[in-house]
Amino acid sequence: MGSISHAILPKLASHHQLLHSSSNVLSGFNGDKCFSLSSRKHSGRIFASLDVKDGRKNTAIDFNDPDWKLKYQADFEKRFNLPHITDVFVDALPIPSTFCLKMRTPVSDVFAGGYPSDEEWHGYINNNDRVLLKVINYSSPTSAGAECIDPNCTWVEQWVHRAGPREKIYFKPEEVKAAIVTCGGLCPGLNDVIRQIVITLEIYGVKKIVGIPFGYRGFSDKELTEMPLSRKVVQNIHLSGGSLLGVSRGGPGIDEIVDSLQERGIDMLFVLGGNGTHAGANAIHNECRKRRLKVAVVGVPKTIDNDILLMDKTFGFDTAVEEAQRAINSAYIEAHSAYHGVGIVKLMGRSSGFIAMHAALASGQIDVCLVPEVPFQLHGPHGVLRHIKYLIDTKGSAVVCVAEGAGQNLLQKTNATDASGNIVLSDIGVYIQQEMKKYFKELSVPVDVKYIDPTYMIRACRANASDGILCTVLGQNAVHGAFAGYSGITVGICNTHYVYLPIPEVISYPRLLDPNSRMWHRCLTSTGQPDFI
Ligand SMILES: Nc1ncnc2c1ncn2[C@@H]1O[C@H](COP(=O)(O)OP(=O)(O)O)[C@@H](O)[C@H]1O
Ligand SMILES: O=P(O)(O)OC[C@H]1O[C@](O)(COP(=O)(O)O)[C@@H](O)[C@@H]1O
Ligand SMILES: [Mg+2]
Repeated sequence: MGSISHAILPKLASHHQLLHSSSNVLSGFNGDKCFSLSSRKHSGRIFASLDVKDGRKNTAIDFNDPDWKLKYQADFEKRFNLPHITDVFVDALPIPSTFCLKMRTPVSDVFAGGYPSDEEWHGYINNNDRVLLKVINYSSPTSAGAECIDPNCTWVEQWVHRAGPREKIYFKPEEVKAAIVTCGGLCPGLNDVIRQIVITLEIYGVKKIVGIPFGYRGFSDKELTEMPLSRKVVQNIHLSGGSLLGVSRGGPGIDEIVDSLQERGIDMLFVLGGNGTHAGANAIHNECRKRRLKVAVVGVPKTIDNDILLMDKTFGFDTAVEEAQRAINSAYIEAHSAYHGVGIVKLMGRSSGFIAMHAALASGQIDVCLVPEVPFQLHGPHGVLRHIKYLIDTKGSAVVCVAEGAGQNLLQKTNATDASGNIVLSDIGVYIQQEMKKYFKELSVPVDVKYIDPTYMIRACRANASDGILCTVLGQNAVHGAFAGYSGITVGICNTHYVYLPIPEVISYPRLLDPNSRMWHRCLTSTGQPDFI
């Protein structure tokens, strides 16, 4: 095992978006991780320290230590350990699950005493089942998209907990009051997840299920009353977009939310939302522990931006990409039917360009794709506008797709924030449109610029089939996780398998598109765009 050498830093630097580098420190991000890799001499030995900015303390790894990998894995196991009711209620005794795997009956009381299995196979998930988080063995740090822990990029197993129903549960279904809340912006599939949570809770035998209206606000606003939920109420809600319960940004503080949980006698809280919502859910979980409340808080990540760490994708993303196709196709038709036509489509993506990249890849109609993670210039010999001119000259038209968070450095900051504290972005789509018109006017080249902003249309819609399935599995797993006694966790899909993850591990920063990933390179290959710097 080699120690970190300075020769390696430039190699790594060329394969990661570099944020900061000095003679012995390299930091940046590689898609899933913000990292800081440094070398230092101590007592004649060389240490490398990988500071993954994911909420945990700096872990100095001595790569000269023959056991560094085992130590890393032990630390990883600790980080991904799932908080459990028994961490606080050490005497809490589990009961056999009322979730029956082989028989289905609407009269769940039949299984009040547990599933009557006399067979060895039962189909439950064992608490020790694990899913491999990373599946590529990179042979060198210079391999495309390499995510390395040590300088030689050797293989390190990283296992996370498998999701699903457990044989033993920590809540008596007939005593449970469960609540569901949807926070943040809309996302296709919210209703599908609500529906599955309700249906699964009922299968366990839960009778008291309520929806908290309009996000966290519903916990404090006395005008808003909780909505009783049942299979009957949610039966068809997935047929339309939005959230049956309503959403909101901002809202009460954690103390007020937990007071409200206590007053309402809620034992299980299912929280559907993005980074902000999950930060809230984790704080609620911690406050419940502090107050010694036996409450299971389980998140279901919701964001069309797909900016939650470690997961293959979040629900709603697929649908958003599909909806974006309609806008792109319209822009393409307009551009191709006009003399010197240029179509510009602005898509959502606050800090991550996944929607824009995937929409560009799917449509095959995009000439220029601009994302927040890849800096670009509009003007100058290597600027976007010069390339558009080239496209007009050579093929007569062009289509640009831009993520809302792209090129913010080119714009005046608004300094405004929304009710949740998210920065209100300046409008890059309008800016590009204006600059393009000016540019071609100065050149006396006529262009017909059509700007399409389908922002809310890509998320205010019903989930497609693939998201529908994802929502179903995530919703069901959220309930299994709560009954299994976990709290402060969220559900996700990693390498096509469903997992439970501790909330802090997935929200320490927004997941970003890796400009050195194969996917971004595929996008560039497909659009044919050059670097705009
Ligand atoms: N750091 C935080 N701690 C506690 N609650 C938060 C935090 N950030 C956001 N929230 C709350 O979570 C909710 C949703 O946050 P927001 O950022 O709007 O959407 P999202 O969850 O999709 O990121 C809001 O009600 C907001 O007040
Ligand atoms: O106008 P709103 O409702 O604040 O939403 C806009 C934002 O919502 C998003 O879709 C993501 O929102 P969330 O973080 O709530 O999922 C962003 O892409 C966009 O910036
Ligand atoms: Mg957010």
